[in-house]
Amino acid sequence: MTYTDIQYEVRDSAVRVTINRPEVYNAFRPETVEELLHAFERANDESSVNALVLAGAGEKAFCTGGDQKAHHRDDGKYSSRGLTGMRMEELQTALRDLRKVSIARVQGFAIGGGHVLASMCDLTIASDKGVFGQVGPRVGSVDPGWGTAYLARHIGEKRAREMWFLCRRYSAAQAYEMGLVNKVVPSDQLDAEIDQWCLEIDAMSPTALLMAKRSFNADTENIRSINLLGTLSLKQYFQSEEAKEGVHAFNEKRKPDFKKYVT
Ligand SMILES: CC(C)(COP(=O)(O)OP(=O)(O)OC[C@H]1O[C@@H](n2cnc3c(N)ncnc32)[C@H](O)[C@@H]1OP(=O)(O)O)[C@@H](O)C(=O)NCCC(=O)NCCSC(=O)CCC(=O)c1ccccc1C(=O)O
Repeated sequence: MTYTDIQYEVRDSAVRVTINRPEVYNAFRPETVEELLHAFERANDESSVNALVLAGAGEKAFCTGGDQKAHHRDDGKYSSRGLTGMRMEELQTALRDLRKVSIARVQGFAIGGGHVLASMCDLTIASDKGVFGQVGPRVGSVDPGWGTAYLARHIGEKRAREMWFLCRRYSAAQAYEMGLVNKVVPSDQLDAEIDQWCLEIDAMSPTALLMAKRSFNADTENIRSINLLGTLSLKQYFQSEEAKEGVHAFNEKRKPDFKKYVT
C-alpha cells in the first residue's frame, strides 16, 4: 500500500507511525483509517523492534479525531466503509491487539477520537504543549466503549464523565495528574525522551512484554463487546438530524443548537 495520510518508518528501536494531515490537525478520514490498519498489521511483523510510536505531524496536534470536513454526507456516514463509514472499530481493535508496546507521542491537541487513540496506547508521553479532551457531545459524536468505559479505568468514573459531559480541554500537567499520561516533558525534549523509552523497551524479552500486555488487557476485555454494540448505535445516531447538527455547526464555525432534542 502506498501511504498518503500517514508515514511509516522503523528506526531507533521502534516502528514510527505518524498521521500526516497537519492541515486538519491530523484528523482521520476513511483513507487514514485504512492506512493505519495496514501499518499496524505491518508493524506486527517487524521482528527487529518491540515498540511502536504513534504520532501526529507538526506542532499543532497529535490527532483531533474524525475529519469533520469529510463527515457531511446526507446519510451521516463518512464513506461507504465499515459500520459508520470509517473502520474505526477495527482500527481500535488493531491498536488494542498490537503485538508491540504502543506509545502515544502527544504534541498539541489529542482531542475526540484522537484522544481515544492516545488513551488506548500502552503508554503516553506528552510535551508540555499537549492538550487533551473529548468533544463528541458538542459535535454530534461519541466513542462508546474504549472512549468511555476504558477511559474510566485510567482516570476514574467521575473524571471520565466530566471529560465527556463538559467537553473541556485539559493541559498536559492536568492530564498527568489524572493518570492519562506517563510523563510530560518540554516539547524540545519529547523525541529524546521517547527514544530513551523505546531503547529501554527494546532490551526486554518480546515474549514477556507481549504476555504482560495481553494479561493487562484481559481485565478490560468486556469493553470490546460494549464497543461493538456502541458502534452499532453510533451508526444509527450519525444518521440523526441531531448528530448532523453537531457536524454542521463545527464546519460552519457556530455553536450547535441541540435544544429541541432534549428528551
Ligand atoms: C482541535 C480544536 C480544539 C482546536 O481548536 P482551535 O485551536 O480553536 O482551532 P480551530 O480553528 O478549531 O481548528 C484549526 C483548523 O483545524 C481544523 N480541524 C481541527 N480539528 C478538525 C477535525 N477533527 N476535522 C476537520 N477539521 C479539523 C479546523 O476546522 C480548522 O481549520 P480551518 O481550515 O481554519 O477551518 C478544535 O478544532 C476542535 O474541537 N476540533 C473538532 C474535533 C472534532 O470534532 N473531532 C471529531 C470528534 S468525533 C470523532 O472523533 C469520531 C469518533 C469516531 O471516529 C468513532 C469512534 C468509535 C467508533 C466509530 C467512530 C466513527 O466511525 O466515527
